[in-house]
Amino acid sequence: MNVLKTAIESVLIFEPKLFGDARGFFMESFNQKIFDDAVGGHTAFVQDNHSRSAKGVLRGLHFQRAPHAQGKLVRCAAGAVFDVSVDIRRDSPTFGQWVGVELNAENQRQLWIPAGLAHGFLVLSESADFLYKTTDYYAPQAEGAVRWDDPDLAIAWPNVGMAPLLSGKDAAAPLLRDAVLG
Ligand SMILES: Cc1cn([C@H]2C[C@H](O)[C@@H](COP(=O)(O)OP(=O)(O)O[C@H]3O[C@@H](C)C(=O)[C@@H](O)[C@H]3O)O2)c(=O)[nH]c1=O
Repeated sequence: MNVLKTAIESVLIFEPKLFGDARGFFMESFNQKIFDDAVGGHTAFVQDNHSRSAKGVLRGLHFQRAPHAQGKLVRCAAGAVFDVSVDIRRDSPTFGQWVGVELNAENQRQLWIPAGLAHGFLVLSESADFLYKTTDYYAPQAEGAVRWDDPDLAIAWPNVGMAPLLSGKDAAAPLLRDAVLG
């Protein structure tokens, strides 16, 4: 497993080792010891999620407020997505900065998004199966969202030749300054 740092401290890219042979490939998609060593301490996950989306779907930018904030280890098992993490921690030196990385079935890359950051992704392939582990349970009463196209964030979403397909919740999401500072 190769671990890469990003522009936001504590947001990490994991590149699992794929063992290919005539049958296909094998990889360890999660190893608790390797993960804990990489993030610097034991991290327990309590929920696994799986969503499937069509091309052009954009889910995000989502977060759960404390004390229900979720760390997320995300990957794209089939297809390809542009995955984004945004630092919305008001006291962070990288507040308002974002990291974007393509996760896909070929590279099987994963992104670690610590609790307190917002997360979203745009589907690049005809369909994408998105799997992730979370460090706390789903708490709808604590859910927050930030607009995908917040001009203060200026996230460089790839052009997939269509307007993003958003849920009603995401289409109505506030700007970061209203979501977090307001
Ligand atoms: C996230 C989630 C949703 N649900 C339900 C609520 C709803 O009826 C249905 C769809 O929920 P949503 O529209 O919120 O799903 P989605 O838009 O995929 O939400 C996810 O987006 C990505 C970007 C994230 O970062 C995740 O944390 C999560 O917020 O699934 C659960 O039961 N458990 C969960 O953990």
